[in-house]
Amino acid sequence: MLVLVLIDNIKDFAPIIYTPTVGLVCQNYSGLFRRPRGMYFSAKDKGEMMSMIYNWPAQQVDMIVLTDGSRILGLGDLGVQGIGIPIGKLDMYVAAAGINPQRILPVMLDVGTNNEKLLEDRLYLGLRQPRLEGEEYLSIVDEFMEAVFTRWPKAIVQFEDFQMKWAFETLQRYRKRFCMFNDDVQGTAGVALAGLLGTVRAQGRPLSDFVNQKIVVVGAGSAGLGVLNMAIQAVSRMAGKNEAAVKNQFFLLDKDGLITKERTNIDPAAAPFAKDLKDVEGLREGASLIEVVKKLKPHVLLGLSGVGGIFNEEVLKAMRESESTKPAIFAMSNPTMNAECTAADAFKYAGENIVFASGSPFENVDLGNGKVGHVNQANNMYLFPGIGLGTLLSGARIITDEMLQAASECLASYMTDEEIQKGILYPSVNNIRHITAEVGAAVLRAAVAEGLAEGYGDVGPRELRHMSKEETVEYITRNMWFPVYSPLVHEK
Ligand SMILES: NC(=O)C1=CN([C@@H]2O[C@H](COP(=O)(O)OP(=O)(O)OC[C@H]3O[C@@H](n4cnc5c(N)ncnc54)[C@H](O)[C@@H]3O)[C@@H](O)[C@H]2O)C=CC1
Ligand SMILES: CC(=O)C(=O)O
Ligand SMILES: [Mg+2]
Repeated sequence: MLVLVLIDNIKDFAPIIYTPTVGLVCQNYSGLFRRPRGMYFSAKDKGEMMSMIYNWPAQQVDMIVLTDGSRILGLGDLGVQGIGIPIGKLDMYVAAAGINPQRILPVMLDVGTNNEKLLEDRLYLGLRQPRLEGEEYLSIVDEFMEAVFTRWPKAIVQFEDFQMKWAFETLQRYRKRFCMFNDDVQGTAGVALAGLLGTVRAQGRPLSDFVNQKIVVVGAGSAGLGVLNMAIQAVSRMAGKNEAAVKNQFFLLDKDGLITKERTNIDPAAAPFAKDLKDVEGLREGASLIEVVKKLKPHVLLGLSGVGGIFNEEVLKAMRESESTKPAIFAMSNPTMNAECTAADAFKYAGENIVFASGSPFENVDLGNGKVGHVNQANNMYLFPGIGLGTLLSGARIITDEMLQAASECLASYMTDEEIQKGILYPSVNNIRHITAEVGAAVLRAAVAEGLAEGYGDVGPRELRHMSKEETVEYITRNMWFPVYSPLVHEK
């Protein structure tokens, strides 16, 4: 019965099973623990993972969400307590994508924690040792992946909330071998790109004007770099130029300020986005956020820093000078406390004319005179369920950039011009099953177009190839699991 309540009231329950409450649950998990949910593989289980996987009671597993707990939302290393995130994400898979709850599997890879407070907490449930590093770490993830795909060759593994170095390393290591994706890098990027394209439309400009938007990304981690990569790919396609030639409009900051080529010890993942000082006249290496905003007057300020409140009054007021007729503020960090600003502050200081989006939900803002400042939730929940479901029902063995791009484009085109004019960039969470069906169909059709769709169950690749767009959406919807409960009292 619970699942039906969840599906029917997803807008009310998403903030509980998902961000922000799931963050609080993870922070207090060891103290709240009653019973295990999902599977835990510890560094001590090395050599045993295959038999452990074969001992999981379900015959078939379709969707796995895997974490090592090293970067849980914006809350840092929560070790084994991060299991709340795979559980919450999979609850969303059941509610939004209709994945059968008996075929989901939340997984924690417990390779230790570097969180001193947890190591000293007598209730802490995980391994009391520093995190494994290097080859030792990778050998654990390798063993897990081999075991999963040996037993369930058609499963999909979503990597979630891994610290940046492992997010990128594992994505490169596995994406051509296994059916997997990294939600923070790839799911977030697709949702952000759809929102960025929406802000172009909100200014009453054609989509092709995306190539002229000045976009400042604050946070050079797995999510921020994922967004930049995908946005640059999109601009490169639109402008018909190579990626190196279209980076000028993007500016990247991390905890040490504006990233330029003058930076010493630059992270290799951020290096491709470092600015030449001659291209940012008047700015210096490490320029602060306020300096950057005042100088550049960007169209978009997008935060994926994990730092609550860094879009402060001064920064938001500086956005009033934006070159855009409708400046966009995306405070995408989670949970609510870690959002770069609140919705109320954004409308108060940056002006009523802005487009606003946040990673965790805020109420719409009453601007007086009957006017409403619309709050969008720019969260990867709009895409990951459809990416997982579309891939599953296509039978593809890998998840390609083209499939992810199709997901993002589908979300971007979901909204009408009328909605976009009102500053509404994403659909209501209440429509999440419908959105997921559309996104899933887009992903499936992209897999078909690439010749990767091997079919699912009785539906072979030929049938998938011959489905129209509408038939694909119908096929996806038909395959969504839905709870049907036997009545406890039979009517006479
Ligand atoms: N809305 C959504 O769908 C998603 C939101 N997120 C959120 O994004 C945040 C970051 O996630 P990751 O990129 O994976 O983390 P990360 O730890 O890989 O990266 C954080 C980045 O922020 C930078 N940073 C820290 N303090 C800063 C400051 N004061 N000014 C500017 N930059 C600063 C760091 O230098 C680093 O580059 C988290 O809060 C997470 O919850 C992540 C994925 C999806
Ligand atoms: C939404 C999400 O995946 C994150 O904040 O990490
Ligand atoms: Mg995440």
